[in-house]
Amino acid sequence: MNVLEEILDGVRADLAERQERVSLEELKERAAKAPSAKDAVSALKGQGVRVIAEVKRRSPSKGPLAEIADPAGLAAEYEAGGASVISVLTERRRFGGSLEDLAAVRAAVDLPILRKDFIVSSYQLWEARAHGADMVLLIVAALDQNALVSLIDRAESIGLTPLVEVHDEEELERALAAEARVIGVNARNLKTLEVDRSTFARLAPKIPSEVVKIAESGVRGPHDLIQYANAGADAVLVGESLVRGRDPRGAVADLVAAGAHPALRHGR
Ligand SMILES: O=P(O)(O)OC[C@@H](O)[C@@H](O)c1c[nH]c2ccccc12
Repeated sequence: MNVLEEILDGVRADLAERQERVSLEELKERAAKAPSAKDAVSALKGQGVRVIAEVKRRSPSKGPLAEIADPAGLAAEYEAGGASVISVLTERRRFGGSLEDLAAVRAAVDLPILRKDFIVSSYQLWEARAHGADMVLLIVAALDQNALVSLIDRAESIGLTPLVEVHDEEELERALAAEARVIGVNARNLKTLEVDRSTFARLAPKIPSEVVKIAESGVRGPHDLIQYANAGADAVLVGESLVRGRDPRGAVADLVAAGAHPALRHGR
């Protein structure tokens, strides 16, 4: 079993428990009362490279990253630093996240929020909306094509913007065939956990210009953001380097400032 398959086994077991506790009807009622979904696409595309800042406690590749006793406070720092979207990892076993984290962050910020998890069922889309998410991650490597297409459709029908994650050419073709409007290129291969920062530059030219392009993982600071910007990224998704530093607001502000520099856009 590769790492992704191991993670998915745990995700399915946790999901089955939640499905026993909370009915789909209940989730739908809660979703109807949630603030209506925000437009994540317009938050991510425009002048300058946008920053998606992630609330991430630990990861299978790095182990514990940061305790994050107050995820809402961290998200508020990210917002004050100029982030465009907040990503909240809700996977419990490997990443130490929860839906409670998502709800707490929703109550603390006005920005669009991405539920970052391993989504395999439309139940999880309703959970995302019920806890205030505006966007959901859909990982191509975790889904067969039918499931990918139906989860994209279902997400959109309940107001969620799907961020469709790929890490090679074959997955990109599947994302495009499924008509993804927002595509994330993960530098980390979820089957081996290896990071290759050149993946984005290799795949980006194959993505149509109207699709929002997000470079995910491995951003250590402004230098990496500039590399991704020059390769055509509309936004970068950053976790580890923000949660590990002492000044998350300042770290986001430095990234946003680097991404706003017009010289960057030269030659695109
Ligand atoms: O911590 P990093 O290297 O800055 O990466 C953030 C984000 O890209 C990463 O958490 C991520 C990208 N795709 C995922 C899918 C599942 C879990 C996590 C991820």
